[in-house]
Amino acid sequence: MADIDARSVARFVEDTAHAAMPHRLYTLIFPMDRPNGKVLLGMKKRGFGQGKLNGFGGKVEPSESVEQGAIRELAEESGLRATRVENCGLLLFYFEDNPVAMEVHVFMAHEYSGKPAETEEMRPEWFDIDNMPFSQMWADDKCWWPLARNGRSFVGRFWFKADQVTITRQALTPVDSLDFARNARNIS
Ligand SMILES: CNc1ncnc2c1ncn2[C@@H]1O[C@H](COP(=O)(O)OP(=O)(O)OP(=O)(O)O)[C@@H](O)[C@H]1O
Repeated sequence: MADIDARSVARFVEDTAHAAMPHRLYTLIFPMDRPNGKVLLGMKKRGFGQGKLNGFGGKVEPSESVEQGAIRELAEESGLRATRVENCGLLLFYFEDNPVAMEVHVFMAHEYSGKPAETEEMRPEWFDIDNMPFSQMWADDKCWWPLARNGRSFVGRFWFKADQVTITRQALTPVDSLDFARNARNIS
């Protein structure tokens, strides 16, 4: 399975047992409009998380860094071309029925060009950063969004039931730096 990564950075923040799990790398990126207090979310129209509002993102390709992957997914799913992005978080998700951990690298896009456009995968819409539609988002989002919104970096770990709704355990820590995560990359 080429897209399961041996160079996951999760081992920096996990205990030995979890670090031994295979990890699949993902990105999640939020275009920010700080002057107007807005963030662009997308209604996921298909696939994993269908029917939920979320940032943009997806699987990291073997040939790219996580930052390149975030920029590519944003362009593919929203039409925006990001020119300044910031890595703001690392999220690890463990689902009780899945032996593969999800390692999600979270970014904010501070500068970008183009206008948001609906794509086959996402319907973009601006939301108030202080009035997020958490009831329509993944259950973990309301836990870490306040840190992201305030410009804090974070590492979060969430254990989900197979229903993809219930969180049975969580650990969320603000961190000074995510430099250790910069070189995360899939191997081909
Ligand atoms: C469990 N709690 C969660 N909380 C917040 N965000 C979550 C999430 N779980 C997954 N996500 C995000 O959902 C996208 C899935 O990506 P996904 O559609 O599977 O990837 P990709 O676009 O490559 O799909 P295709 O293979 O082309 O269909 C990706 O941004 C990933 O970070």
